[in-house]
Amino acid sequence: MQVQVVDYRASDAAEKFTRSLHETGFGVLTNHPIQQALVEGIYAEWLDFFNGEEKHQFAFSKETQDGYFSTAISETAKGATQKDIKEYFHIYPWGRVPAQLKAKADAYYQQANELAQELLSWVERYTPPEIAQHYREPLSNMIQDSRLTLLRVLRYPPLTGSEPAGSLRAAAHGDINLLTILPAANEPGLQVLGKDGAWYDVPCDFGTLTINIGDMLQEASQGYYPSTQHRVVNPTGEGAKKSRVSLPLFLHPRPDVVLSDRYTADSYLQERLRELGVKT
Ligand SMILES: O=C(O)CCC(=O)C(=O)O
Ligand SMILES: [Fe+2]
Repeated sequence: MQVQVVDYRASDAAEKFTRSLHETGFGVLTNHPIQQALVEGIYAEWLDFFNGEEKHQFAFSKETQDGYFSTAISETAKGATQKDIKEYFHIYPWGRVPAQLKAKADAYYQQANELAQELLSWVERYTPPEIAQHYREPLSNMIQDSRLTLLRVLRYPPLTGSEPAGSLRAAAHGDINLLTILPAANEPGLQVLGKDGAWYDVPCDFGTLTINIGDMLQEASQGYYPSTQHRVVNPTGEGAKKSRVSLPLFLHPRPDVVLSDRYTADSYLQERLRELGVKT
């Protein structure tokens, strides 16, 4: 699968990057502004948090979706039968975050959100007019004052060997939102589905930042920007004894944004959360 690796600072970066998003739903940036030391600091301090007991005081709210989702709660990907083997914490600027973890999380949220907004403006600029005419408002407007952009800290625990047959760290899924920004995780495992039906490893050296289109942008662009299925596979050998930590930022529109004749952002999100089993 030909996911373009694009130098964020090159003069033709926006055009090349959006072409890759159109062709594959994925793009990879090098020379990007996300600070490695900040991300590694977050991985280390959240691994401690997940290894401790304090997390149970932050049980997620079904209403607001912030807080801690245990492995027992963890979502079941749309169309999958087994729960994913993961636990995670949802961070919103207005939501709960353990005090000792807040400074770095806020700093990262701001950096990643700014970059996501810039990349969405690239997507907007390179949308062909016949597609853009169906956007109900400019893409950059859709995220103005949005309170729903979500930073998720994920921890995939070491495998015990007694996981249900067929369960994966993260079963194949498309993201719900407009655009996702994903720095390299501390361990490999992320794969993307090619048009040929084969799974391809996504590079996990820190120099690369992975961006993918979510279902809401696919819906708003009538499929011009595809939301590509991806998954996290279970490690074998020594890797199975290690935790994996990752840090996707999901760029979400305001709830009242009209995506298409079928959906507003809110009606779409609520439907998907019910399917994932994290909303009643
Ligand atoms: O952990 C990863 O690398 C990817 C996580 C992911 O795809 C998700 O949470 O939607
Ligand atoms: Fe995902």
